[in-house]
Amino acid sequence: MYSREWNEKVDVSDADVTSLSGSWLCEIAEIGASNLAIASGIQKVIVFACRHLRLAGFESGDYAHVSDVAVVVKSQQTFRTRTSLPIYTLELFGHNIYVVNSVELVSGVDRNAHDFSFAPYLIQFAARTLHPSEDGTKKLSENMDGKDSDPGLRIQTQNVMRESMAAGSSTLDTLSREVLKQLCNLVDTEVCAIDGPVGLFHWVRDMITTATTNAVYGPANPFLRKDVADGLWAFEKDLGQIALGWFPKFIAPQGYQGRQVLVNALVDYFQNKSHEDGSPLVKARYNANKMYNVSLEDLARFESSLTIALLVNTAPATFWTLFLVLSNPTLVLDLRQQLEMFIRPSQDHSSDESSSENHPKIHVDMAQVLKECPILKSLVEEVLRIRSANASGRMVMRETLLNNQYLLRANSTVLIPSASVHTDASVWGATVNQFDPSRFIKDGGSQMLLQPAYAYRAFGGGAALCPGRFLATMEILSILTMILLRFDITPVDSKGRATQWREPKSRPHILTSILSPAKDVPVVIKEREKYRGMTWCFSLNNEQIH
Ligand code: HEM
Repeated sequence: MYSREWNEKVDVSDADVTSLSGSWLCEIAEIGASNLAIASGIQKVIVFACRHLRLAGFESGDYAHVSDVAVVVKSQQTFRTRTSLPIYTLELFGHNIYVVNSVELVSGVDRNAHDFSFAPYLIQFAARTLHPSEDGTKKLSENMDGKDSDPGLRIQTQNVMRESMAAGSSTLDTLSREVLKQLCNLVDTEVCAIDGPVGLFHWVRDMITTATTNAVYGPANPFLRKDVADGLWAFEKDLGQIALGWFPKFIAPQGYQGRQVLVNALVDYFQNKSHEDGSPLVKARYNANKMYNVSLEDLARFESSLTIALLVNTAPATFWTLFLVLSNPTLVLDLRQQLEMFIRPSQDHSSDESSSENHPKIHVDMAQVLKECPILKSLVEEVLRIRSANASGRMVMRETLLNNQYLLRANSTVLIPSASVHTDASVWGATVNQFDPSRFIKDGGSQMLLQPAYAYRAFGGGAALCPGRFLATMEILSILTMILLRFDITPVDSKGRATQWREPKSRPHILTSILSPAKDVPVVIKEREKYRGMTWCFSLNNEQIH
């Protein structure tokens, strides 16, 4: 075995700023140009006049955490192409950030959750964005290495999340059915009533917010209040600035205020014991917090992280899925043909007598669609492959030799940018840069090379792999199916006239994995002529939803 101190530095100052649009691609260049300086210790830097960091929401004079600044490497696909290094070091004022590109090294990080830990990230995220009490942060930080017999609040909550959201679990089934039911109701009551242009992203985002939170929080869902739902999205928008921890009240007033509205509403929710009528997920999380005597205020703050996790990636992921499908007429035609094979006359005549209109009822079994229509799941996986902009962050807990080759220093940061792994032609084949909806169908005929699971990073990996991936995928697929079967959606210009689909740029965001569009896409939504006047029922796992 050979080992060596590995500290290869890459000159980042020549990254091609001009050819990189909109997102986070180019900021490395600016960091390389030393527009930052140390403000306090090695962990914090002060941002001077840095054009690209300003684009990302930082202002000149802001304090930024090194790991925040490092997130600028999130979408550094062009940079990887230039360097084609399996791993490289960005040295920021004495703090090493190891950016991992090669799939073999990614697997090495994933397999060693002990030395490359997600826990410090999670705690830092909670402390700086949710702002719990000192006692709350202390409770979260217990059992850092996971070796104590008592798991502690953080690990207990993670266990509860994994159990509640596990594939095939009764709790996930219950939640999925409830989400589908809520989506069906919203489509019937609100989407069918839409008259005139709407913004595709905001429309999808609102629908997902209402359906998901109704399913999770039950009849007393706090997000039915407009100020609470708006507060959540204002908080999400300003998360990056709030995470700086530098007078968030003044540098991010809307997000700061939004968080307060959100936390207050959740305090009321738990104080009124409304969670007792909520989903198994919310009850299990509540019990985990109670087990560790978490105060009501901290409980509400921790809970607001669930609402962030539930919505902030699923909403843009659904938007991009719809956008990429609807803007491709051949794909729409093909998918509709496949989906229509699952339409059956409904056996349920229960509402016929009471219904004044007596509409014909048709039924779609979503469980059957998901099982027998592999293109749909493959399509969503492909959307996430090409849109994913996360950089899984891990802290190096002790000096560690990665894959018996690279010596990584203790207290350094490891970042795995998904964009990098997702654009590696040696993994994905010659079509790596194409959007290929059938890429993930087994024997789907695409030229995909056999890729190891480590190469797919849309939901992260290793011990921190996203527990919400099954729910999110089901939600995106259900919305896509309902929309394709029931509606024609066409883009319009600002005067409401038909126009071409134009792909919007993404809005940079320091924490979300799937970026939202910077500008919305105005569309008109019309019920398809073919099915006008029909009543639709969707079911999941043999249970009729509607
Ligand atoms: C398309 C939708 C989603 C995407 C793209 C996504 C992506 C991710 C990513 C990239 C991570 C970090 C993993 C890592 O660092 O290796 C993560 C973690 C996480 N996600 Fe998701 N996510 C989505 C939906 C959801 C949903 C619906 C939930 C709801 C419960 C959720 C809950 C979480 C949680 C709790 C974690 C932290 C895991 C831990 O503590 O170990 N996510 N997600």
